[in-house]
Amino acid sequence: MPKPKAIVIGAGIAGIAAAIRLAVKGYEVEVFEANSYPGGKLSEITLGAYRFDAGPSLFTMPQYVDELFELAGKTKGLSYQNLDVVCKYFYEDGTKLSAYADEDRFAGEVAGLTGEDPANVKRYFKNSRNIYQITNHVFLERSLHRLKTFLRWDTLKSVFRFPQIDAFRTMHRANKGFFRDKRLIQFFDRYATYNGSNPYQAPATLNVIPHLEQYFGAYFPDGGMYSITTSLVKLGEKLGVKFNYTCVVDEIVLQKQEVKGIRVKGELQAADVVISNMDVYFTYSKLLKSHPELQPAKLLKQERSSSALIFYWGIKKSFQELDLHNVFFSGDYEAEFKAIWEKQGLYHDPTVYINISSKYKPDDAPMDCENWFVMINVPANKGQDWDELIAEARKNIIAKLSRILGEDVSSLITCESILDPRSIESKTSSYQGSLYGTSSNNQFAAFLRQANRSSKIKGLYFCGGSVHPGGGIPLALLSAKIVSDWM
Ligand SMILES: Cc1cc2nc3c(=O)[nH]c(=O)nc-3n(C[C@H](O)[C@H](O)[C@H](O)COP(=O)(O)OP(=O)(O)OC[C@H]3O[C@@H](n4cnc5c(N)ncnc54)[C@H](O)[C@@H]3O)c2cc1C
Repeated sequence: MPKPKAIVIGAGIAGIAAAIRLAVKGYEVEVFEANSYPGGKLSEITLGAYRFDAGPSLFTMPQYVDELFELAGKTKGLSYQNLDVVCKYFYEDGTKLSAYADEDRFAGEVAGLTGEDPANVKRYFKNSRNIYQITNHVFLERSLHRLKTFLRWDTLKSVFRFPQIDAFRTMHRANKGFFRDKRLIQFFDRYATYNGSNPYQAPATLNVIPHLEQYFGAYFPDGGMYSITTSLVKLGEKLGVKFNYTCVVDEIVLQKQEVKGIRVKGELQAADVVISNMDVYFTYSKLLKSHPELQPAKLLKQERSSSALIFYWGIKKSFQELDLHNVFFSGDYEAEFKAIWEKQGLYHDPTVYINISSKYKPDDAPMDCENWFVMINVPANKGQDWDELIAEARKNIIAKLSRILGEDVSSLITCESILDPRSIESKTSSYQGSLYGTSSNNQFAAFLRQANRSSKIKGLYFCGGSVHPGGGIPLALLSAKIVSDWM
């Protein structure tokens, strides 16, 4: 019997993971990727002697990557190390806080700097763990759109505990209930940005995120973030997955309401099932444009997550006080989120995140130099004058970093490349350049995301950050798992 054929559209991290899982399940799998390289957002760039991870820089829940190697029967997978200090934080009032991975040490650091009772910090993490235990089976690891999910005892138990998850307060309000110190509230509010949301709107359910980082840990892959992509592509190839690059898929071909294959470079590629890893907005609006009757209008109108503006800078100096992950907080967080979400613009004093992979992978930069990935959160692309906004932001970021680090940062920049919402959109086909699909700014967001299987088109599945369970590497990997479990 010939193997059933699966086609995956897009070699983002979820597309690669879905391809691996289906190959293990016995499918013949072919991936069609528009770019000349795999990874989508999880890719890399080089500038002279500097290498940069282009998109994601924080690696959490590596078990979902390990699981793919285990499924394929491999004893050796991706190698990575656990971080003792997850991130260093710099506040406008001069406070410097090291977020230690160890809970007791972190609570001690916070108590020393802010006077906040360490017991409060522990109570906070306990609440975060509780939300995880309640939501994990329902919102993360399984489909919300399958009856089978709700017939399981662990799901039912979780559903009965829903009133405990604080879905009707905002994250910010809930954080204010835990802490008195403004710096600590700002610290925990920042977790909303892990899926491109606004802590002043997003439900307190998202206070689960600190648990994912604190309990499961933060990691650095020995070969840099891009090695997650390359190691999984290699694994897929070993399993017989065929990757086709520079192949823009133009259409998902249907007969009645059943998938027949895809059209790429004018030719039909037949398949029994098609898994789209392309942003769901463009899957419908481009690949299924000849079927307006099948478009989920409500879903396509949903608010998108925030985007990012990134400066990749080669820096001709090494900064002892900086680590792999560094955050320079805005002096007024609420005003910053108002500027992004209400005015769809930028704030003059943005929160600046710097990732320096050369701290852990010295060959990413020349000797005594560092590769700075400098990012601020920005609104999704709605046609703003980005050239003007970028020029202004660049000035403000350099002034802020120079002031806090006591160095003229502009004179240390030896090379530069920029990624903005427009280029994120064009390089990865992400609608409006959003990083994490739809936003999680209201308590119903999880229920409104595209399911991992089409209810209207037989044989069509969806994976990736724009569909259930959401954006970020761990959830994108889980979407592939849900797809494969469903088949
Ligand atoms: C700047 C930035 C920082 C981030 N930081 C983090 C972080 O620190 N930690 C974290 O976990 N996550 C982070 N994320 C989010 C994370 O990168 C994404 O959630 C995840 O990589 C999405 O993967 P995906 O599988 O949905 O596919 P994507 O990466 O969106 O890739 C989709 C792929 O489909 C291809 N494609 C699209 N249309 C077609 C077509 N018609 N034909 C063929 N191919 C097509 C695209 O070329 C692309 O390769 C960040 C993202 C960005 C951009």
